[in-house]
Parts: sequence; structure tokens; C-alpha cells
Amino acid sequence: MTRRERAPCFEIGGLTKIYGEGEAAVAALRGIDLTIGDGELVVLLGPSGSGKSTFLNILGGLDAPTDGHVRFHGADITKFEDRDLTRWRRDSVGFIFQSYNLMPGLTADENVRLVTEIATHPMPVGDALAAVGLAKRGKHFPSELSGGEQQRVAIARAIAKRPKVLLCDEPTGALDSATSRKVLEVLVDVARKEQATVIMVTHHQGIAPLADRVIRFRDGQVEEDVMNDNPLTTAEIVL
Ligand SMILES: Nc1ncnc2c1ncn2[C@@H]1O[C@H](COP(=O)(O)OP(=O)(O)OP(=O)(O)O)[C@@H](O)[C@H]1O
Repeated sequence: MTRRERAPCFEIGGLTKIYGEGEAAVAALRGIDLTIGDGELVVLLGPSGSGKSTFLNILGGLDAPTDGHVRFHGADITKFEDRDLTRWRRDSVGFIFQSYNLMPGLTADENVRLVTEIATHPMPVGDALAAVGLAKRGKHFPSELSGGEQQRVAIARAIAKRPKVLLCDEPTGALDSATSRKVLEVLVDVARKEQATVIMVTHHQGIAPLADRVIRFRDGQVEEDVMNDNPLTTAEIVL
């Protein structure tokens, strides 16, 4: 599907984030204008400190901008009361981080259940683990799983609530290339099947050809924004 055919998921305008004040002020985002379509798979690249994580955190309602708007299906999430923002985040957004953030004292099943118990339309825990190829590992604790398996549990946890949006910050940052490929395959596969909008921050240029669109940040601004009408599969990319 091309950009013209997609309904807008996020409409972002004048997005600005300044941390600190006076001499210590750091401008992390300097007026970002972007429209991201429903179901789009976006890879976000850019040097360290260019504002990628800040952008992702604001889109996911984890941080507030200094100025600008973020409309999600028409509603400006930056204007939401805390309670509405929390509910929106809980219902609509799945996060996947480089550090898997699993609860070490809970099994894979229990880690996923933490989310399904509070979600509005969750999938069964077993289905979420099956979707990431870990149907038989539900009774295992994180310490009994490899890094790639732990990240797949984190993906299962993120997709189990059937989020409209998946925000991924360096999801393969801690993984070797073979494991990265497996994790990306699961991520892309479930995102396409569930028709989630996926925004993936990475330092790894090799991941970019997977995306429908590649956006590059520099100094808190969009330096480049390129559509890709023929994304490669995870088997085809060079990692
Ligand atoms: N809580 C904070 N307080 C002050 N400055 C911050 C804070 N968070 C981020 N920054 C600054 O904002 C700028 C953008 O940071 P951000 O983490 O968004 O960049 P990034 O592109 O994700 O970097 P990396 O690739 O290294 O993760 C950086 O200069 C950073 O030092």
C-alpha cells in the first residue's frame, strides 16, 4: 500500500522538546512535521543524540513535548489528561525496548499475562507466545531463555493486547545478526498480520530495506524521509 492509500495514524506538527532551562537547555526535537499512515512500517535512523528516543517516547505518551501536536486518529494525545493518556497507552501502544524489561521472577506466560489482564481486547497468552514461536516455553523464567527468546517474549507481551501501534527502540540492539533476523521476522510478521503501525528506531542501516518508509533524524529535525514501495523480507536483508 502506498502512502496515498493509507489513512493517517499519527499527524505530528511542530513537535518540539527542550530538556532543561537556560544555559543547560537541550533541544532534542526542533519542529518535527510528519504524517505516519495506518499499518506503515517505519524505520527511524539518525546519529546518537538526534532525538529518536525522545520522539518515540512522546508518540507513546511516555513523555510530553514542549510544543507541537501529536494527533492519533485525529485526537491530540498531548492534550489528554493523565488518566486518558494512560488508558490510551494501555489500549493502543506496545513498546519493545533493547533491554527486554521482563519481570525476572515471572515465567514467560506470567509476563505476558501482566498485560492481557489489563487490556481491553487481548489475545490469549498462548496465542501471543505461539505467534513468536515460543508456545512451549511459557513455563520458563527469563533466566532460562536466550537473549533472542527473551526479546520474543517481550514482543509477545507487546502484541498480546493487539495494539494499534508498536514502538520499538533498538529491538535488536543486544542481539547477534542471526538472532536479530529471527526477532525481526517475528516483529514484521505480527505487525503485518495485526496491521499495527510500527515505528522502529535502530542504528543498524541494514534493517532499513525492511521498511515501507525510512526517516532519518539529525539534530532533532527530519533530514530525510524516503518511501520504499518494495520492502525486502527479513531473509533478504544484509545484517
Ligand atoms: N531527560 C533528559 N534530560 C536532558 N537531556 C536529555 C534527556 N533525554 C535526552 N536528552 C538529550 O536530548 C537529545 C536527544 O536524545 P535522544 O535520546 O532522543 O537521542 P537518540 O537519537 O535516541 O540517541 P541514541 O541513538 O544515542 O539513543 C540528546 O542530546 C540527549 O542528551
